[in-house]
Amino acid sequence: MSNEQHEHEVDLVVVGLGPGGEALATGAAQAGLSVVAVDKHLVGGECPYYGCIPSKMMLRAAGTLAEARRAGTLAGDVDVTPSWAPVARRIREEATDDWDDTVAVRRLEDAGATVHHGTARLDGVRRVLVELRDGSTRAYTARRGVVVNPGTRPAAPPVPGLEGTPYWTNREALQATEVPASLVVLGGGPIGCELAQVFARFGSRVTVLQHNERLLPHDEPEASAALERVLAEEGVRVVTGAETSEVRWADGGFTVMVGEERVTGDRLLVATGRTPNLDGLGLDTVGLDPSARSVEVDERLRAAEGLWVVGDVTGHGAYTHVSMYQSAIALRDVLEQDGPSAAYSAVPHVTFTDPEVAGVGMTEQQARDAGLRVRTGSTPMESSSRGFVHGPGAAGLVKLVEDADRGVLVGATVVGPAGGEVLHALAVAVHAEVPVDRLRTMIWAYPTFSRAIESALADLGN
Ligand SMILES: Cc1cc2nc3c(=O)[nH]c(=O)nc-3n(C[C@H](O)[C@H](O)[C@H](O)COP(=O)(O)OP(=O)(O)OC[C@H]3O[C@@H](n4cnc5c(N)ncnc54)[C@H](O)[C@@H]3O)c2cc1C
Ligand SMILES: NC(=O)c1ccc[n+]([C@@H]2O[C@H](COP(=O)([O-])OP(=O)(O)OC[C@H]3O[C@@H](n4cnc5c(N)ncnc54)[C@H](O)[C@@H]3O)[C@@H](O)[C@H]2O)c1
Repeated sequence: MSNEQHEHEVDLVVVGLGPGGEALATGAAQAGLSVVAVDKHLVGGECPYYGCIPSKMMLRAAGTLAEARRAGTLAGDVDVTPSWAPVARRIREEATDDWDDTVAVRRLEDAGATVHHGTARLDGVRRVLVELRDGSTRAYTARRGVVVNPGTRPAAPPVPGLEGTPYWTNREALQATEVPASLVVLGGGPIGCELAQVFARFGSRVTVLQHNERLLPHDEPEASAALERVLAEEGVRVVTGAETSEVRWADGGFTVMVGEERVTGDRLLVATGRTPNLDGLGLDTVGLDPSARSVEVDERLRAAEGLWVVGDVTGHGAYTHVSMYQSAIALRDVLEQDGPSAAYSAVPHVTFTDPEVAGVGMTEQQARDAGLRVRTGSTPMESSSRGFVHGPGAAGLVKLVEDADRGVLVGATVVGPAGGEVLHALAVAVHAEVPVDRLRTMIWAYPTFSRAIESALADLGN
């Protein structure tokens, strides 16, 4: 008997259980739908096991070391002897259960869903084939439809010699049980910057090779420059505009050729972007292009008849909060409930380096490219009262982007201690289109980092 004769009919199939897929499957099951939820690896996706949570645990530990090292200036002598063991232990035991999703599976089952570990692919409208780990295949027909949340995987750049070497991606880096004596980081995006700072603060000699002319190129140039200065002060070597021509792996070490220079490291972390997990998903069977970089979705996350798509592959920001936001909207649509549709004018993001680099809405360049009449205002964080009090570690800035015709902020950047927290006042302003004149009448508590926003508002248009 062919395995594909195991035909089942349910209300909803959720393929890929990243943060959005897991939340949606849970909500749909709790609402009484019969739900089959499928993930080929771990329920919860990249964020809890190889992304946000373990990387933020590393950054928390690295930040503690940095603060201890600042004691010399602020509070007397502290001897700092970094140890990676508590970091690796916290990640293994507290964050990931040793990369075991039993608890997450049980939580989803308790909500009422049927959970499969297996690889799923679309097989026409409202049809899914699931290849289970035991090799058998189940065919599902989903009366309401199918939700797809497949996420991304690390992309490897086509650098000669790289393939086949034991380089790290975020997955290996976040499972590291020791700190390499030296590390080359290929890529100066959020992953490269966060992990470069972590390993450097734990004693690794780190070189970041960034292809772009600056770190974090999606952020304001002033933010990139501020972060680059801090990393340099901490001993991280940052090479921007780096053209890597070859990677060699020999005698337990890497050599990366950048022009005529040989950059060496015990480990090589490749953090040069992501590849969407859209291949092999059967998108062609529902009339969609499987080779596209992202799946186009409407404001209710519909991609085709009986198909919703959420998360990184929609191209609206590869962040957990976007996946969760979309998931709530798609769930309402699945349940045929009304509610606000998706809008992306105030998507916040935070790179959790120290200083944190946080942004919302448009950068100045994006606003200009959109044809807006732009006014900007900015202020250095270290010249705010709180920055002055804070002393070492206060480097940063606030930058505002105003649509001068409408008198509202369309974008903002905060770089500084707790920059991601400070950003949220500005995220409210961008989201709710609070008039700049009204923001100027606010009282900002003294001496908070947020109060630097008042100075940036005063600078608008000057
Ligand atoms: C190192 C790192 C740090 C990060 N830090 C942050 C941060 O601080 N804040 C933040 O907001 N974001 C962060 N991100 C991004 C964040 O992890 C993702 O945006 C988030 O996981 C949402 O992704 P997603 O919902 O698209 O799916 P994912 O989390 O990628 O999950 C997709 C799931 O689908 C499964 N799957 C794929 N194809 C199939 C298939 N055919 N059949 C069955 N299952 C399938 C996969 O196994 C996976 O479990 C970080 C990412 C990385 C790598
Ligand atoms: N704190 C956060 O929210 C957070 C943290 C980590 C990751 N993420 C998400 O994960 C996504 C992936 O992160 P990422 O840093 O891998 O990707 P990214 O695409 O943002 O950055 C990759 C960088 O690598 C550079 N690059 C590309 N090819 C290169 C090469 N051959 N040599 C050297 N540099 C090269 C690019 O110039 C780019 O700036 C991010 O876009 C972000 O959405 C978020």
